[in-house]
Amino acid sequence: MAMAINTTLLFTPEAMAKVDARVIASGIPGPELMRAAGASVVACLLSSWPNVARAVVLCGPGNNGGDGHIAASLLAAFGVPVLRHGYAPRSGTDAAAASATCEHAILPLGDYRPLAGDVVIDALFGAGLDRAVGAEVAAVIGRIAEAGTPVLAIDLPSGLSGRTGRPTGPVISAERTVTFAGLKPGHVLMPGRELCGVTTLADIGMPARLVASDDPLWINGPHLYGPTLPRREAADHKYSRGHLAVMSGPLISGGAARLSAMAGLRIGAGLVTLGTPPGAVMAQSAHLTAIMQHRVGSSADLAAWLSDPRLSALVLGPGFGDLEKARDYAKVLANARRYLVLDADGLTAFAGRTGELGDMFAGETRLVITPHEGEFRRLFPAIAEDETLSKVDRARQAAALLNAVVVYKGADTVIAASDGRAAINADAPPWLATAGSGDVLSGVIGGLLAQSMPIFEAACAGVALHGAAASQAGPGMTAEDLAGLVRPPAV
Ligand SMILES: NC(=O)C1=CN([C@@H]2O[C@H](COP(=O)(O)OP(=O)(O)OC[C@H]3O[C@@H](n4cnc5c(N)ncnc54)[C@H](OP(=O)(O)O)[C@@H]3O)[C@@H](O)[C@H]2O)[C@@H](O)CC1
Ligand SMILES: [K+]
Repeated sequence: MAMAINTTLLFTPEAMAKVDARVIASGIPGPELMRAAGASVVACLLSSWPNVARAVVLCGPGNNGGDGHIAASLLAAFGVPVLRHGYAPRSGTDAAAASATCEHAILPLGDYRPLAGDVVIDALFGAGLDRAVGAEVAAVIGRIAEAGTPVLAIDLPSGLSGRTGRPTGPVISAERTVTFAGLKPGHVLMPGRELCGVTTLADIGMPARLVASDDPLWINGPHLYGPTLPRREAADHKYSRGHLAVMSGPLISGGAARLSAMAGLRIGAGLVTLGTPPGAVMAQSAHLTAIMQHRVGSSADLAAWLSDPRLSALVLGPGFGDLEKARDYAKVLANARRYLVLDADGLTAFAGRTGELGDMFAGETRLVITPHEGEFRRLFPAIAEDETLSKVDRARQAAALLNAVVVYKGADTVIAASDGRAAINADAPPWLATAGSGDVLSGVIGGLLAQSMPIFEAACAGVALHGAAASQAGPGMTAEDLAGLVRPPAV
């Protein structure tokens, strides 16, 4: 039977509990899964800390503790000095059976004092954590942090929500985390990703067909967008590869639109034109070669330009400046049924007016918005203030509200569609947080839309390819470097 890890879907703790139940119902007993989970923890510990002096298993009352008990008994069998501190399992449970396999007494949690050479196995709470940890757990978390004792977390660092990636209160900071069958949002959303340290996905013998979920939430990657990437054909000509327009700001802030336009050209749009206000045309001309210009000083100019049906996608907002004009232009674009990537000043223009924006873009989804944290808060204050919502929930609610694809940027960019599909991008390098990098992203997405990629897939691909270009650029990268390195993948 094919055993598996699922590397594309993300499983909320609720979705994973359903997987567990399905697997057990299929005839694989819970204790067998627990033994495999405990064994994978031991494998990680021994390969990462081969000189461990003491393995200290901190065990909680549930199945997370059960995995810890299995690890404790296996380590003892390997001759590793083992200590158990924590809570006894409830009698009659799988965790109680696991605990009985280990002869070391479970000492009170509060009695643990870290020593040099210790490695802590955090088996206090995993998927079942539903509130802040109590004072006794908080105190031991504090002592471990103070001593700098390395921690290997089972499933999730205790105190971290697997659903939101946020701590519920005091939280363990782990050097490594071993989780099972599939990642949870908490492993990739910030700050969870950092609190987990290096996360390993272990195969504990669940049949592949059962490691599934009906929640459309994925890690961002080619499995989502690969099949819809624009194909290169020998008979291609510039118009068949799409025409992207980027609306330029005034004289003083035209650079942002140029970055966006350059990225759109690099990602493969056949033509890219700046829609430039008359006062900035000369200045832009001095900087442009492959990118063309069209004078656009008013909504009427824009509407007339859009009579060219080949102009299929537009970017509005980077360095644009005039908020009232941004609203007017968005309306013209919506009426002309074009694809629009709305960014930066284009987003600020609709703070307090999201209802207006959603109404404009009703019907088939043609709007992508790319807010960073501050822009998201300005646009959706009620959603942003609701502490019960994860970043995925927030992006999904915003997408549904606007009938848009939302690219909620950050170290853990979330891409969400109004039909509930969502992806978390987990591998962008930290140096992507630089001035102008958002302008490049809007151009990449716009360039893919101009080439007729479906809108959610274009946003997912845009985020991934933008991150890949940044990884290639390395530390010290500027937005100019980034725009120069963006490339469509070979398909
Ligand atoms: N099922 C399977 O097949 C497999 C599961 N696996 C493992 O099981 C783990 C999930 O197990 P789980 O559901 O028992 O949850 P877990 O994280 O141990 O915590 C629940 C306990 O903690 C308690 N509690 C919660 N919050 C608390 C707080 N803040 N402060 C204090 N207490 C708190 C809660 O108590 P209660 O709320 O009932 O008072 C309950 O007793 C999963 O992470 C993985 O490691 C693997 O073996 C693979 C196979
Ligand atoms: K844990």
